[in-house]
Order: sequence, then C-alpha cells, then structure tokens
Amino acid sequence: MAAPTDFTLKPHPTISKGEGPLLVCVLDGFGENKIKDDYNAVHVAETPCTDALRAVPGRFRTLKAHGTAVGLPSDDDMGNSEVGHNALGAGQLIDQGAALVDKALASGSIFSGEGWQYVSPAFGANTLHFIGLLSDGGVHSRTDQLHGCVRGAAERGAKRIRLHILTDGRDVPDGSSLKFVEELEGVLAELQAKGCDAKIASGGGRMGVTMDRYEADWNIVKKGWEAHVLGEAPHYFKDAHTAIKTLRKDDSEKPVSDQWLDPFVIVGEDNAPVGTVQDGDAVVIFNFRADRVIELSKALEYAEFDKFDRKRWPQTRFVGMMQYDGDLKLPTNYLVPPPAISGTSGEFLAKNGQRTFVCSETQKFGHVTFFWNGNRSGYFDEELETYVEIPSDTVPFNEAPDMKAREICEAGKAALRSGKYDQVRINFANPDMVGHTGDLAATVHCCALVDQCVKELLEVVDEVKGRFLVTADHGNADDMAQRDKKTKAPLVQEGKVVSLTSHTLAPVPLFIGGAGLPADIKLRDDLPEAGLGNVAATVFNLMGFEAPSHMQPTLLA
Ligand SMILES: O=C(O)[C@@H](CO)OP(=O)(O)O
Ligand SMILES: [Mn+2]
Ligand SMILES: [Mn+2]
Repeated sequence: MAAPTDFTLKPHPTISKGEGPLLVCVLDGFGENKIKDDYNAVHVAETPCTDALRAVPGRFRTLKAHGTAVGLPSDDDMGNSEVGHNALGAGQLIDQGAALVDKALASGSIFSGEGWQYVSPAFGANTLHFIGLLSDGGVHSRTDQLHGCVRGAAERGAKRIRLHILTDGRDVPDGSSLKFVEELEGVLAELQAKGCDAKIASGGGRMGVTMDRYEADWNIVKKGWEAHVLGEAPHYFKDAHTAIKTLRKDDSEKPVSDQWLDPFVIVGEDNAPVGTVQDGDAVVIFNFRADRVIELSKALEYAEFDKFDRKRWPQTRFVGMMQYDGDLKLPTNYLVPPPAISGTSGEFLAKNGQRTFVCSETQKFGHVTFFWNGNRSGYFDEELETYVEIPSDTVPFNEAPDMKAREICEAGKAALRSGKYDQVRINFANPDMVGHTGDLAATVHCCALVDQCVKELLEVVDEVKGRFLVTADHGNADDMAQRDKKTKAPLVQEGKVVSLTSHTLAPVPLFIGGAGLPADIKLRDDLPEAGLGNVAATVFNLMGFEAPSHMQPTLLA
C-alpha cells in the first residue's frame, strides 16, 4: 500500500465522540477455542466478566487471528504477537516476514540482493555463521528457510559454514529440538559431501540464551554472545545431538525443556571450539521476526556498546534476515526488505491531536508500541503519547503467574480516570507468557486474574462514561494439550497429558461496550471472515471518527 499523505480524520457521521476515553485492551494469548475441555485454561478458569460480555447480544464476536487472514504464508500458521499487534495497530493486511522470506527464496532474489552481496566476500577465506531459532514454528524463523539459505550459500561458494542454534520447545512441541538438529545435520552432511565444511558450533535454549526481548534481561544475550562468538559456555560437547540429549536430562525426575537448555559449545578432537566468530567472518541472523534478535543485532553491530562486556568484538559482515528496526536502521544490512507498514492508527491519532496512554509490562511493551505502530520504535508525538513500561519479572512465568497484571490494571484505571487521554491501550501478558510454560494450573490461575482485571477496568470505563474494546492477538491459554490430529483427544504419554506450549489456531474474542456507548451501536453480522485487521477501523469509529479508507472495514453495523 502506498503511504497515505492525508492524515485528516473526519468525524463519524452517526457516532459522536464519547464523553470518556476508549479503553483498548489486548488479552495476550486469550483465544476463543471451540474445544472446551479441561485443557482449555480460558474455559476452565473462573471468568465471570468475560463470560458476561460474551452474552451481550450484538457486542461480542470472534475474529480470525492466524494464517493468511493476518498475512502469514498459510492457514496452518498459528498467529503470534508480532503479526497480531501489527494487524491490530495498522488495520491492514500486511505480508509478514515469513511470507516475504518465502517469496525471496522461491524467486532466488534473496541471493542477488544487497544483503547477500554484503556477506559473500567472506565466503572464500572466512567463515559464514548462521544464528537463530531452530524450529519450524514459523513465529521467529523456519528451518526450511534456514536450509535454503545454507544450501544457497554453499552453492555460491561458502567454504566454511557454522551454525549457532537456539532450541525452541515454545512454538513447537517440547522435545522436538532433537528432530530439528537431526534434520540440520542431514543438510550439513549433504554439504560436507560436496566439500563444504559445515558444522553446528554452539547453541542453547531460546528463553535463557540470546533471544531476550525489550531488554528484559541482557544477561541472556551475554550468555549467547559467549557461546556463539567467543566459544565459551558452561558445557562443551563433541556434537549437538549429544549436547541436547545430555542437557535435556530426559531420564531425570525433572527434564529440562528445550526452551531452557543451558548454553553449549561444540568442540573438535582438539577440544577447541569449532566455530568462534572472527574478524572478517560473515554473520547471518536467520530469524525474520524482530523482537528477540534486536539485542544481539546491537551487540554485533554497534561500536559503542555497554550492555555487557563483549570481551572481543569481531569486525564481521553482519546481516539480519530482515531489517529488524526501521527507525534505528538496525541492522544496516539485511537479506530481505521488511514489510512496509505505514499509515498506522497510532500515527493517525497523533496527527489528529488525540492523546494516548499505552501500558504493558516489559515482555509485551514493544507489542503495544513497536509492533502496534508498524515496527516503529519511539513516539509519533511525545506530547500526545504516554508509554509506560512496567518491568517484568525475570523468573519462569509459571512460578509467578500474576506477572504484572495488577500493576498494569492499576495504571490503566488511573489513566482512564485522569481525563488526560482519548485512548488507553493496554496489554495483559499472562495468558500468553504463562501459557508458553505449559503449566495448566498456573495458566488457569492467570486467566482468572486477567478476567478480574478486565472487570475492574470496565467498572472504571463506566464510571467515566467511556467505551471499551477488549480483544486478543492470538490463542495460547485456550489449549494447553497436544492433541490427536483426528479425534482432538489430548495426547497421553506415560500416563500424562502432553502439554502444549505454543500458540493456537483459535480465533480471538472481540467485546465492545461501556456506559458511554449508545445502546444502538452493535457489531455487524455480515463479515464472518473478519480478523484482527478489522479492529483499527472499529477503534476509530468508537472514538467518533470515520476510519481512514486504506484500512480494513469496521466491524460496527
Ligand atoms: O515468546 C515469543 O517470542 C512468541 C512465541 O515464540 O510469543 P508472542 O508472539 O506471543 O510474543
Ligand atoms: Mn501475543
Ligand atoms: Mn506468545
């Protein structure tokens, strides 16, 4: 879409601006799943508030939040926060990173672009490193894309390739990391047979190594730096297979999940690391999604860097799969141009003098700011926008499932009452972050808490004669069990139901209302296929404006 040039918002012909503000509340990972059994934590939890909202005629519906409806390559792709918040904030269907990389690989354009030209001089005498999440989850990366890049590099003359892999178990079943390592080893064996020296060099679990986000804990990136770049880790192994088998402790009482494997380094017969990063090497981060690789990108690229002691900062030819932050222009070099997202709702609001209050905790802070604003960091207009980040805990979230929901709720209530804002936008992280741990009891607990927080917020919305729109970005807590593909019965292994840590394909709920919303305003019933991209136009209408014409249609009748 061409960037809009006219940012004037017209008053809505029939819906006037309410007396109070509009609350836009995202319940992260709170899907509306058809399967309502003991493993649907949203269903099991005591949720009197959202239950009551579901029963209001004309003010509840579900929205598509996965697959092609949100710009992902196929309808088998579960939704995720990046695409979800991009769609919610932009009101447009955006071809997402995964799809753009697929296209660039299919056409071969990835191998002729500027990013590729930048790394290729290292192919002859130096090493080409790939760092990223090794799974087919399709949220941050995909193994088929990695395989395509690695094969493409070998065909184009890369003599020495090293892989630094983060194990997943979050977007894919826990325990599957071994399978992805075996597949990768297969591809590497193929290359070795053709004379390319290709090996796995280091790794670790994504939640403790390298893939921190929003600066929640730089120590995570430090551990990754030490393993991938310096070749230092608490564990050394001769091969990745043994590394994962050993670190998972599968036979022990408490096996370690793929998400949390310790950092490890692969060493050769001489016990020296097989693939530290050296001056002149090329480095490719193969994740297409930004949030969890921005910190590593800074460590690789920035001369001035004080987040941890890098000890050694190799001068590399570094590219991202995409440019992860368009404002910071980070990284400078990248393989595939990222989606162009312009004319987002945040920009329109700011250009029309609307005051916004935005709040979440660290884990989701960038979701309601950076992703919401079209992968743009910073403010559109600092005078009009207030962004509040509540620092997240740094423990596994099932150990503290309340997370910062209480604090976010209080901040939201205060903002609604302050009279200072036209829109109050918040995100509750719990159903998603606790859902990812696979801990059913903790997830049920936090769904009830979030429901209670929504109840309190809606009471304040009524008190200030405001309006609300409550929704979610994708499913997660709504299914905590892996299931038989046909019967949908939970899978049982050794007498225990196998937990599901990933997002789901479920649609999400949309609730509207509030004392300031005229009784005749209802959701339309002629858009059964509507998705997250339809929310922004609805938000404009609820704020008394006509939606910009480039956005997907409103959901109001
Ligand atoms: O934790 C994350 O990075 C993803 C899952 O990989 O979750 P979300 O899209 O909800 O941020
Ligand atoms: Mn999310
Ligand atoms: Mn998630």
